[in-house]
Amino acid sequence: MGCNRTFVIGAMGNGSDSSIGVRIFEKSTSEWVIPTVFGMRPMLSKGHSAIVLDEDRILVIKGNSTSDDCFWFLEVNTAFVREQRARLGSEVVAWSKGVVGEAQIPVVISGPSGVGKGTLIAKLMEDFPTMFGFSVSHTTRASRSNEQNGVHYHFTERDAMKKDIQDGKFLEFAAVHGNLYGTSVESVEVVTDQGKRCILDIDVQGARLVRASSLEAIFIFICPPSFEELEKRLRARGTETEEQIQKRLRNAKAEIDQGTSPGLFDHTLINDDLETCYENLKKLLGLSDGSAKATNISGEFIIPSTTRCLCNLLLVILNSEARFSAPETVHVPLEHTVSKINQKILINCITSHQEKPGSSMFVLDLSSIKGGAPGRTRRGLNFYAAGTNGFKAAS
Ligand SMILES: Nc1ncnc2c1ncn2[C@@H]1O[C@H](COP(=O)(O)OP(=O)(O)OP(=O)(O)O)[C@@H](O)[C@H]1O
Ligand SMILES: Nc1nc2c(ncn2[C@@H]2O[C@H](COP(=O)(O)O)[C@@H](O)[C@H]2O)c(=O)[nH]1
Repeated sequence: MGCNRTFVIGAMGNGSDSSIGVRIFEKSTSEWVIPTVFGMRPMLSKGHSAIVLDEDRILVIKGNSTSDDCFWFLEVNTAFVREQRARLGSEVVAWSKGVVGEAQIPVVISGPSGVGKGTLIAKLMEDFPTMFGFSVSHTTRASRSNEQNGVHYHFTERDAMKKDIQDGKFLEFAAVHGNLYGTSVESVEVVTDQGKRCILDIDVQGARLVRASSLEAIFIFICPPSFEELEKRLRARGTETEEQIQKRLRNAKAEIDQGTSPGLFDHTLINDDLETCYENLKKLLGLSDGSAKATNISGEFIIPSTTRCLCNLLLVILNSEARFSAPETVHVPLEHTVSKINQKILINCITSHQEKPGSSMFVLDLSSIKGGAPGRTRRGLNFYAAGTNGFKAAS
């Protein structure tokens, strides 16, 4: 970031925009620049604090908000931002939301048309609705009678999709069976922002592009037990014309070849018997023994009894082996102070209750962040309570 630019983050006086705006003051030219903003933007709050992290991003903490909407990162000089700046030839910033909890990396599921990807994903979503979220792709193909826009796909016109691709809104896209399909950055963000594990149902070309991107994911290829069975399923589904079925079967051969070659996929599952394949999929995702992990961490809350003042408490937080709780949802008041020590952000929330003034200390551990640009991996943040401290009345 250097000292040449000042970032101003807040309401921009445009009554119609309820999100937090960004302006850059270029000191060398004494000019204000309005950057292109990538990513979903945080909604305005009554106030916020900001702290610069590693010269490439700014952590914005929204006051008077809960921990599920409190932490936002404004990327100002990450690899993603530099890439987009070079591409557009103008200033770029990118928002990404900090999600508290043990966010798990997205799951990419590929396989030839008709193999049963959608069926397996639907079962997973039905059994674990709070854990998984589906990345809704864009496509130029016509919708089927049972499909809803915005639920199964974002059905779109080819020109509109091409423009969005040019504008950098897609994580990956490919021409599949004669139509365009793609995963927008936003479709992944919508899921990860809910603290859910994102599932992508995309073809092998798309999987290859995601593999090459900075989105860290687990890649699973679903294979049919035989080509004849694949054809049978595709016909039985009854959603394609004969011509389309022939095209999909031709493409299936290449997809199976590529999908089963070493290097691209982490795992291959044969979808012969549906229930067996589903059990194997759950096993891969660590869900088979009933130990489905919740997205939030829970633990013991230990306040060291020796801590008497805030300074002591701070030192204990940073040095002790004590385990702290990860509150499900915490309200961060307007009045709070923020400081940074190494990868830990200390948030001191001040309660100005007349009879019981005091403070609560929370720690946001940034060491778990990976990547961060929109749609790229944003592992869950570790956010835990470190204690409360009543202010003693002056005697
Ligand atoms: N193990 C299985 N045994 C028999 N039929 C199956 C099995 N798995 C899925 N099916 C059926 O096969 C058909 C195709 O499944 P599905 O639509 O889930 O495939 P898909 O891989 O998502 O296809 P596409 O890529 O075209 O969206 C469906 O009618 C589904 O009910
Ligand atoms: N590369 C991408 N492929 C995608 C995406 N969404 C779906 N798909 C794949 O397309 C075929 C056909 O799907 P259908 O719904 O028309 O039967 C299938 O293999 C899907 O996996 C995407 O966003 N990107």
